[in-house]
Amino acid sequence: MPILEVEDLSISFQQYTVGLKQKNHQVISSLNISLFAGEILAVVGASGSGKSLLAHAILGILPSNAIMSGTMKYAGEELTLKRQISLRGKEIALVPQSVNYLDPLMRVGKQVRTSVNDGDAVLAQRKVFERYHLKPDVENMYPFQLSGGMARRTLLSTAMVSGAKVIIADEPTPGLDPVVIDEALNNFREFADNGCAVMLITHDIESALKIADKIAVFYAGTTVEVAPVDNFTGDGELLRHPYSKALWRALPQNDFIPIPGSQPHPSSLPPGCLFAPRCEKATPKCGLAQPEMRKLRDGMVRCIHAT
Ligand SMILES: Nc1ncnc2c1ncn2[C@@H]1O[C@H](COP(=O)(O)OP(=O)(O)OP(=O)(O)O)[C@@H](O)[C@H]1O
Ligand code: NI
Repeated sequence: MPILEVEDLSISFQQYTVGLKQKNHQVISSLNISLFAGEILAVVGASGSGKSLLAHAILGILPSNAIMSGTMKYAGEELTLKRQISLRGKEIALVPQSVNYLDPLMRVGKQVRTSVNDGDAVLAQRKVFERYHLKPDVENMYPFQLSGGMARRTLLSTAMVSGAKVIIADEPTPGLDPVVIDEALNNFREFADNGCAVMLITHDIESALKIADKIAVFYAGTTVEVAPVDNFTGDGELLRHPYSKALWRALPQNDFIPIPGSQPHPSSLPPGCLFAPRCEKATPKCGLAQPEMRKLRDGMVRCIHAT
């Protein structure tokens, strides 16, 4: 049984346009994703593909104007708003994408200590600061006194001391030096190896490949593929979805060929398969309905042509 399960999640926003007309922006469409204990699932995809919104939906911190449908389960039980509030920061911890999540009026040492749920909070905070090379005097600083990298290490510390069983890390490493990135990634690996689970949202496919077990590829608000990490090899011949293959080939160490076209805007999603307008394999049938996510070999794909 997955520790965390998202089924048929859709999220939209009502936007007002000229003349107070309302327009629906579909930002997540029938998304399914499962996270298992002991596993790191990396979530990759272009900017605006809905990665952070997925994280916020799981934590129950979507903006109030978001319209959400679908179900989420944690440890087999439905993740209601009440459960989200009681589990947040205790069983499920978020490393947020923005350093603005730090409380500007609280010393950072204290912020990290309030996240400790078990044992000596001061000791836990000092140990984790040492691990992330934050000097002892940093605990008395306020967020505005920190560099971007220090603020990010504080956010990582907050999740790491929480004792959570699931960490959702939303772009946890930009701006960090390579040594700290490796340490943070190794910590995630250790954390998963101890029976916990990590959802690592990242643009950095290379780092994800080093530590993740599976990679979920996002496109325009949904998963197009979930593949074991070792499928990302060669020319991408083991990958299932044309977008995953294209993303893989576009990496600098591969062919470095960008994919023509761009991801559709949430206000104007194409009918049927969301990738069809950019896909070499598209046939008229692709425009009829969004393909279901289906099992293919040891992964999942949302494409009628994938073999
Ligand atoms: N409060 C909001 N109101 C309207 N649209 C929103 C809101 N928050 C996010 N969106 C839209 O939802 C889409 C998904 O955003 P999200 O932040 O999840 O993307 P992302 O994959 O995390 O991108 P990035 O890699 O840049 O962090 C984007 O098109 C964004 O503009
Ligand atoms: Ni994001």
